[in-house]
Amino acid sequence: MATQGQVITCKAAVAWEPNKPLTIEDVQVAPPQNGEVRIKILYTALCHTDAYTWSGKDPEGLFPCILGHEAAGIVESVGEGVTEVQPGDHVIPCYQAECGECKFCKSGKTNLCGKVRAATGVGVMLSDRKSRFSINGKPLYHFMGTSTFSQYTVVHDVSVAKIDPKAPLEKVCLLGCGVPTGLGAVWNTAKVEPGSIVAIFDLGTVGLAQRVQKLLGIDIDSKKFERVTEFLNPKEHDKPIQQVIVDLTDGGVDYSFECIGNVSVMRSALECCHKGWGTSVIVGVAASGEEICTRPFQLVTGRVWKGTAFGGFKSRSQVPWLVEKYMNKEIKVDEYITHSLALAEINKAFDLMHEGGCLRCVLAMHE
Ligand SMILES: NC(=O)C1=CN([C@@H]2O[C@H](COP(=O)(O)OP(=O)(O)OC[C@H]3O[C@@H](n4cnc5c(N)ncnc54)[C@H](O)[C@@H]3O)[C@@H](O)[C@H]2O)C=CC1
Ligand SMILES: N[C@@H](CCC(=O)N[C@@H](CSC=O)C(=O)NCC(=O)O)C(=O)O
Ligand SMILES: [Zn+2]
Ligand SMILES: [Zn+2]
Repeated sequence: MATQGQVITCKAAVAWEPNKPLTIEDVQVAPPQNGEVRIKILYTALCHTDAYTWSGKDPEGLFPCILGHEAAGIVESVGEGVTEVQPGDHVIPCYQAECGECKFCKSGKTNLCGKVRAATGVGVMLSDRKSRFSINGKPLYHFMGTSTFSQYTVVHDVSVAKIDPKAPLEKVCLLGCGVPTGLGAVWNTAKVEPGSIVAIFDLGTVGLAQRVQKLLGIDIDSKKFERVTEFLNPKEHDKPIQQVIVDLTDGGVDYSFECIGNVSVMRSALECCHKGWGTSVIVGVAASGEEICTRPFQLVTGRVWKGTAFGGFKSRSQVPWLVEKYMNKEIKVDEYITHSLALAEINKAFDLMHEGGCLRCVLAMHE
């Protein structure tokens, strides 16, 4: 049955309140309006940022909402004025938009895009500042402009990357967030040179995706250690972990990455960098009210503190390129998928994320 122009009723996992188990509901998904695309989501993974917003610590978190932002699917229909995708196209929704026209996109200095960010930050669509999701007339907020924990979602056209239809959607869904963030933090943000000594604070998906030659992995979950050759568990040392690393590496590392969202670990990550040139990149998302601190002397003596969003990748232009790299076996994705479940098991998937041993859990949305 043709669904174009019709409201679609489908299953979605709804977050009604912070920390309350998600419930699978029948939700109504309105047709896409001007400049919007409705996508049938086939696979979505869970990222720690979903858990972060669900926890209530995200200052932009709004409830009730439909979380999810690491997914792949097929365009079901498009709104007026949409020219770059059409029904049937295989796509990855991108929480970091790319319009090509705003001052951010034109600057050439950043992958951040300003076109729809104000609307996505408050859970609505740009054209009428309303949600396309509802349950019996009660609106549900969108999340990160993607809301992929729904069998159908509506996104802005500037937030859709069209990909090779031969790519396995159950795998390349990870290219919607975690893997590009890790790779891009190394390639684009830090620009790590071959031979550099690198400390990665945590061996989750974003951390592990940072494939570099000389890697020192730091995590409190020892189940993750089998994935790297050199590792440290801060719980097994009396000295501050930055001191342990400085002692081990003849003065500190060339680069470090914090992929946890813990401001005290962010400080350790900066302070384990080598005097004169060490660069630390913040990837992890810290809760509302948290602030970073260090002695300014750390920066005066040449250490550099930076951050990255989506690894600095321009989403619509570079996600298709990352998919090609995956298809050519130039980047790894499959290795990060440790669990596969159905949408109905989403709360179990979040439990797995928190239990340790889990990297990415991919949910099949229509099983
Ligand atoms: N900046 C960006 O664009 C993005 C940021 N993120 C953020 O990156 C972080 C990581 O995300 P995921 O890889 O999905 O998380 P994950 O849940 O897969 O991994 C987190 C890891 O941190 C470890 N950990 C927790 N506390 C620790 C501590 N005190 N010391 C050492 N290790 C510790 C855990 O054992 C786990 O291995 C999150 O904060 C997430 O919100 C995720 C994607 C994009
Ligand atoms: N609403 C959050 C913002 C969290 C954040 O920094 N998000 C990252 C992506 S995390 C993906 O898993 C990001 O891209 N930030 C740039 C942006 O424009 O949001 C908060 O306020 O803490
Ligand atoms: Zn994410
Ligand atoms: Zn833009």
